[in-house]
Amino acid sequence: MSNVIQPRLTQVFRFVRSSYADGVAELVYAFDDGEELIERVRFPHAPTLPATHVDAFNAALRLLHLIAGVSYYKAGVPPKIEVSGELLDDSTADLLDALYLHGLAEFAYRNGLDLRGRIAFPRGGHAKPVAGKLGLPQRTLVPIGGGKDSLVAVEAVKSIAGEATAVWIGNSALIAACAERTGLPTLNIQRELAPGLFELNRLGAWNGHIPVTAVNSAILSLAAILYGYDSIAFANERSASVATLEYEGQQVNHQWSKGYAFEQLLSDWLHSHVAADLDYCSLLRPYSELAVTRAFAKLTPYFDVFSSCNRNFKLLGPKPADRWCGQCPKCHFVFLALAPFLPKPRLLSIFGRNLLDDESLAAGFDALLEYQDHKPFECVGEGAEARAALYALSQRPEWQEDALVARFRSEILPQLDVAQLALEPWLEPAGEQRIPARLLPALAVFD
Ligand SMILES: CC(=O)N[C@H]1[C@@H](OP(=O)(O)OP(=O)(O)OC[C@H]2O[C@@H](n3ccc(=O)[nH]c3=O)[C@H](O)[C@@H]2O)O[C@H](CO)[C@@H](O)[C@@H]1O[C@H](C)C(=O)N[C@@H](C)C(=O)N[C@@H](CCC(=O)O)C(=O)O
Ligand SMILES: Nc1ncnc2c1ncn2[C@@H]1O[C@H](COP(=O)(O)OP(=O)(O)OP(=O)(O)O)[C@@H](O)[C@H]1O
Repeated sequence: MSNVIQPRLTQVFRFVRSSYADGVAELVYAFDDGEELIERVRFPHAPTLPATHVDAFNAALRLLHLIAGVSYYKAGVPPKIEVSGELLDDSTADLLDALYLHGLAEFAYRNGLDLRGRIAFPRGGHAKPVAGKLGLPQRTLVPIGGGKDSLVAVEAVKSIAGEATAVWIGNSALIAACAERTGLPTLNIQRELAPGLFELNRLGAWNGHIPVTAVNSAILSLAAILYGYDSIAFANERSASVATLEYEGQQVNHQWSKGYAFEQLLSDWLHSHVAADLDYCSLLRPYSELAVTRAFAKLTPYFDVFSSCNRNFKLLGPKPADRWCGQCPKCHFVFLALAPFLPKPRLLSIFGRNLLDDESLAAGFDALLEYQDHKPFECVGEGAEARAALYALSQRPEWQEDALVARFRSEILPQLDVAQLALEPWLEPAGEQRIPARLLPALAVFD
């Protein structure tokens, strides 16, 4: 780097510019007068954009620039944010202030930072006229994450013969195999983080979790306009809206950009700023993790390709030797949440071992139950649904003798109210959702 900076000592984070040409979006950022950080997103076989779609595309590109900046902003968290000398309209600034504050809440908590009052996107700009309809084709982008949730969403859309494409961002071979297995047309978008970020990390930048679903959502909004789709159907369950923990009056949710608050902000913003007929939603929003695992338990053709273990999805460093590392909270939770709905031998063949018969994993399962610990910083269900799943297993002869189930019965269960441990209420849909009318019949897969 020519202008070497100490990221934690910087004063201004700058959104320098964004551009798009020949299928490549360039998103440029800088701290103070430091070197430019350039992220690139590559859209394969990108068609030429009709003139009628250019304004919508530019609005979506601008939002992607603003949202993807979160990876870089977090490296320094300087006191000032500048957007190429511009002022944002209030709804854009509201969306970004909320995303950076709540999406970085885990990052802030774990680094001992308080971002309240620090994040303020420049506001006061005039809003453009509300976007009209573009006449987008009635087809759906279904993002694939390699795990169970998106495969349930795929099968839901297939069940109503909806036209859909399985889309994923990045170069995971595991996700590619899942996408192929869906039998849908596929689309793989590449994303390259600015190499300068890793240099800043070496120089002692702040580091930690970022709201990656928001970044993926913004990339797919751009893709929807570029390739012509009227809907983007994520697979974010109801449980994703529940905070991981509360600290000094602030909710800290590892999965904030998978939650309903973000879904509402983004879907409203896309309707008003990009296209009135572009719907962004989560198809699984009314359902708990347990309702989703019950639906997934019927999808046997995916059992030998899927994995929910996030260690598979690292950009850098080694991947686990097995699809399921067996050590992380995601492996523990998915094992537990599938167990009530699958024959035991089937479950053990997916994971290659019995995680509930391994005493060394007691602390990991305790955290899932919110017993003597808070929920892990991972994409796992609510403590109460983990308790309901383990209670159900503790009543079944084939599971009762396993070390952690037996420990639950003898040590934890006596401290719980059995009336709160039923599995059935978790299988019912509840709460708000924003699923477009034409996709609602797809939810029959949960019946
Ligand atoms: C795969 C994973 O879990 N990564 C998290 C991990 O990063 P690590 O250093 O172990 O490896 P890399 O993922 O290769 O990251 C290298 C560096 O790059 C930074 N970075 C990466 C992606 C990005 O979009 N922006 C970035 O700045 C990263 O900070 C590393 O320095 O630990 C990191 C620190 O806690 C996490 O930031 C990494 O998380 C990734 C962004 C990621 O993709 N995670 C998803 C698996 C994930 O957590 N999904 C959540 C969704 C939450 C949401 O609100 O969207 C979930 O499933 O609950
Ligand atoms: N690389 C990716 N590209 C596109 N979408 C992704 C990617 N990773 C995750 N997603 C999407 O983000 C949402 C949340 O991801 P999440 O990891 O919870 O889902 P999943 O991988 O389908 O299931 P699981 O909870 O079993 O891991 C899902 O809709 C998923 O498809």
